[in-house]
Amino acid sequence: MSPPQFPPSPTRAISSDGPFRALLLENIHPSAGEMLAAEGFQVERVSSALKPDELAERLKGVHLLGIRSKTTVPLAALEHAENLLAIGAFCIGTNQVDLTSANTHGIPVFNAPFSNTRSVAEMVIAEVIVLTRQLFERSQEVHAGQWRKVATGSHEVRGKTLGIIGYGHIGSQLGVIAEALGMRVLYFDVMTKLPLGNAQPAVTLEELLGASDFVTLHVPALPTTHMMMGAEQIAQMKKGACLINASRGTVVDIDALARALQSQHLGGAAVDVYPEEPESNSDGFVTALQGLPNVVLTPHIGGSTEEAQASIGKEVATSLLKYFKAGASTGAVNFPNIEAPLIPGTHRILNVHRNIPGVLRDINRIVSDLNANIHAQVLSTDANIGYLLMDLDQDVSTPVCEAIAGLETDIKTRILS
Ligand SMILES: NC(=O)c1ccc[n+]([C@@H]2O[C@H](COP(=O)([O-])OP(=O)(O)OC[C@H]3O[C@@H](n4cnc5c(N)ncnc54)[C@H](O)[C@@H]3O)[C@@H](O)[C@H]2O)c1
Ligand SMILES: O=C(O)CC[C@@H](O)C(=O)O
Repeated sequence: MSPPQFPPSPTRAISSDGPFRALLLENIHPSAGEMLAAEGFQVERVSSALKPDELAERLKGVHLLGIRSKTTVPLAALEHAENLLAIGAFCIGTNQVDLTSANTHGIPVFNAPFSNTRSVAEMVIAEVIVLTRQLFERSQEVHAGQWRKVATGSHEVRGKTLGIIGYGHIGSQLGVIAEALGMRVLYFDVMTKLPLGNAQPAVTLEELLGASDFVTLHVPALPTTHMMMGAEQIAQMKKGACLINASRGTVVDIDALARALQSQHLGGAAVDVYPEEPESNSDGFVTALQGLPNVVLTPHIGGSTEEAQASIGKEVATSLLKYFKAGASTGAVNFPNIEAPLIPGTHRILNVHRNIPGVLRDINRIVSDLNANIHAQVLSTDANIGYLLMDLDQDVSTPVCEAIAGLETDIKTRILS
């Protein structure tokens, strides 16, 4: 593993004078822009994702960045984003961001862990029924003027087994709805999870694959989930079973899935996510699954409902504003989580520093040398960084902030006045 990349030090304190700028990509719901604008942000909205080079260019002078799943945020985009305070991923997945580099550059990443959970679960339930009743085939035939009234290969879902891989927020919500339809629910997770309703844990992935009529994936994109459904795992599924993937495109070997559908080992599939996805709605798209029978292909819309998007917009904008206005990092996925009430009559200094011995001593020496009184001091650390929140008398806060920003260990410092 390569060593963490820190920005060059010492840095300068980020100005507490506006104007503050927010860049919102990928058609983030207007509710987010409205909330940021109401707090004085100049909000720039872009309907598509940006490529890393263009992102790096557009991030200059930007304080808050909002993305969804299509914008990759690599180290190169963060290196020159000197004013960038935080990133909001207006979705659940955060694998598109180089979380370690964001951490070492003092940039917390916030997401919306539950706002589209229900939308994904409802879509998957719909797909289970659509696949087992071959509704797309029948519909296409009638659209084409054919009347093929058949029952062969068409089944009720009642009494069938739904195998859920990844029994987290989405997987467990899905299990509850599936049981209401009379399905038997089996799940496999690497963590021990509380089974909801009558759901049963499978001891191994193989056990789940061999026992399920429908297998649905709800795991994050991780090195350990990369291609976890390859040719071998697909072969372990029951003949005629259906595979559903609304998690991440890296989790299923699409070519192996296409082969299993062509050979009729699998009876159908529904796929919402792909190893490579277009950056905007105007781009074309090609996958080996196109044209195969009983295959539902959707353009990564599992979480795309008006309810979910409005809720995500508000949730992530709220997190970004709480971080901007009070330094609250609760919920950040890559950052020490701290939060403390603002103390009237004081100024708050927020400092991110390299987590090496002696930093707090150096900071407290600066405070002591300037004869400042500390009203509150909260520190939390992780392997790479320390995140310090400190409330001081107003008359000394600016020189303290500037002196801290000048330390060799400083990553990012600002003052809330
Ligand atoms: N299609 C969409 O529009 C859409 C919408 C929302 C989320 N997602 C994707 O769905 C994923 C799951 O969302 P969630 O909110 O349920 O996440 P979650 O973190 O609540 O649940 C994920 C579960 O997967 C389990 N897991 C991790 N590695 C595993 C492995 N190797 N085998 C089995 N289980 C494993 C975890 O222990 C956890 O319980 C997200 O990470 C995101 O990538 C897609
Ligand atoms: O809205 C998106 O782009 C991503 C939705 C989904 O994959 C998520 O991670 O929440």
